Amino acid sequence: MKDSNLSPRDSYAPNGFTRNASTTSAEVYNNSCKVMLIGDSGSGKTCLLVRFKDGAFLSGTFISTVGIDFRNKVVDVDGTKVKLQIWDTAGQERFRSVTHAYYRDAHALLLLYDVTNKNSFDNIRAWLAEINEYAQEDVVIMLLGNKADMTAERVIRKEEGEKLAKDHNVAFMETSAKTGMNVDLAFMAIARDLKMKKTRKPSDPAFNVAEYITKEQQTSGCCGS
Ligand SMILES: Nc1nc2c(ncn2[C@@H]2O[C@H](COP(=O)(O)OP(=O)(O)OP(=O)(O)O)[C@@H](O)[C@H]2O)c(=O)[nH]1
Repeated sequence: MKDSNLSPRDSYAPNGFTRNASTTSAEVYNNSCKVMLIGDSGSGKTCLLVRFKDGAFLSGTFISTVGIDFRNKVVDVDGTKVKLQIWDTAGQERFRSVTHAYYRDAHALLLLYDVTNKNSFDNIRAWLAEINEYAQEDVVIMLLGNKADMTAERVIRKEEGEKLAKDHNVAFMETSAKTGMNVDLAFMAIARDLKMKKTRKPSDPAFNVAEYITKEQQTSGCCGS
């Protein structure tokens, strides 16, 4: 947790570590899944979550997340309600052992780097190694090059992000928590993936997140950097 302006979350422990994230009986959704935001400190994980959840941008002084925090959002995928339980992790090294424990039951991992920070991009390989070690084999991984609005400060080209994602066979998009570019698309692709996994008949082709976001971006004519 890091910002006192955030709306109350389901359950939050006083020491800064989240307690059980339980669904009340009134909140029975067809589907629910856990999505984790990971990546270097300062890459924009909290801002991305706040943009998706509240449609706002957290500007001003940067306050690092302590431990781990979560927020829920229910979305509609073609008439099916999907509940995303989104976990915002601390990017700082000293919290790594805490966050590893949460990888295990994650349905999807949104792995962020900051397009204005080369270190955060170079560290993606190490993050992928951690995912390999701690997450489930079939976890959905999406690499996000965040802060794409910062054109003048950019040091990582979009093509570099695309290549890295291709090398590791993961989905890729550039995002901006500031402008909202591709933020909904990233989370909605995860929600759709969950829905497809639950409803897919054996004869149906498998849903592919990477192909879906490429198609959606082409359809909307979105998104240059
Ligand atoms: N211009 C711009 N600034 C951003 C964007 N996303 C985040 N920021 C800024 O980057 C800084 C860090 O953002 P956070 O969301 O707090 O980063 P974090 O990844 O949660 O950091 P930790 O909690 O330390 O892991 C803040 O000052 C934000 O305002 C973005 O898309 N564009």
